[in-house]
Amino acid sequence: MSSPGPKTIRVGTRRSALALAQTNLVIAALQRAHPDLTFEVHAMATMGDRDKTTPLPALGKGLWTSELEARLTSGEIDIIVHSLKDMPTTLPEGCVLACVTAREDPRDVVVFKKRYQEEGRYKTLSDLPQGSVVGTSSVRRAAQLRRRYPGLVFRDVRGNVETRLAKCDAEVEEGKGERYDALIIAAAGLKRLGYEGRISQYLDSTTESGGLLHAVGQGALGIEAREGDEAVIQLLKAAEDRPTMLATFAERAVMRTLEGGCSVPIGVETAWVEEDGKKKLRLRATVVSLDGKEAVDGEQTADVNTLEEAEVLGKELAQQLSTNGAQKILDDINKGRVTGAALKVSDV
Ligand SMILES: NCc1[nH]cc(CCC(=O)O)c1CC(=O)O
Repeated sequence: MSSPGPKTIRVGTRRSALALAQTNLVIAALQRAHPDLTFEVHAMATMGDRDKTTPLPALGKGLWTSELEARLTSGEIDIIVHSLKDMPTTLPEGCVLACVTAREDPRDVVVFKKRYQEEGRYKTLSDLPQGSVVGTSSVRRAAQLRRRYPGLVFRDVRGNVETRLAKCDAEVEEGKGERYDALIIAAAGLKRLGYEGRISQYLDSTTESGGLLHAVGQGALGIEAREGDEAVIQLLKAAEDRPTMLATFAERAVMRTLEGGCSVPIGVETAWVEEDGKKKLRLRATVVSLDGKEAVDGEQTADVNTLEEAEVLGKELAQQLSTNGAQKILDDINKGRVTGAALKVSDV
């Protein structure tokens, strides 16, 4: 049966190797279901790709998405394939999150400097000596790890996956540039690009001596379409993974309710669990101050069958966190934005 709607789907994407790999995954899924369609890839660099020096928190929301969304609403492209974690929780007028795909491993991982890995010097973050330098551009990662590993030093590390690995592996003399002993990065990006062998430790809520909760939407792909473009939205069902879409809608509702953005230290973790003979969605979340000294954790489990029910779960957990002290942590961070303190990840 031929597919309704356009015969050629113009697919917008960033032009990093990871973004292109993810876009090809989505096109392959859609092509299997709609062999009569043609897909064109329209890749572009976004502000977050062009500005490789400013710390991410200072670049604001939409740094990975706004320019692509402008092409979507103008009709130049038909859909956009995003890393869901890079999508702000509120979309521009006329744009919808039409599809969420099956999730690659959502956890963050530890990658040690290549020489250390080859020597087998360290196995986990706990093995690192006091004062070791860990690279991340994420306030979420730095804040949670400062809480668990106060002896580590965090340094900003910008760039795509390959660039960050190269910066971590570089042998830099003391005082002669930015050196790193390890990197915190998403498992999903490494796995999709064939760097799984660089993973030394997975970090999550069960990690001995302390892990961290991942970013909202991490590991999943979000496909954005024009609101009302029903023919295209229907086509996207072939790439949808309903359990992941429900889980990530709950995660996004936590961040939206706390009015967080990409640079607010909110971590989440979702799982489908058996309770009273039914599959229920367990949602965990944490909000941590930038110095790791204050934190609020919470968890709720609910029977979730619709996107609306998923968003109610996320909103209720966010309100629980807020009441238990998360609002004060976030207010302090927002005050810090005025002074610039909240825009810093680095200790050095
Ligand atoms: N802009 C950073 C970014 N956006 C998506 C991923 C990984 C892939 C994913 O989470 O789906 C990454 C790399 C990282 O966080 O280490």
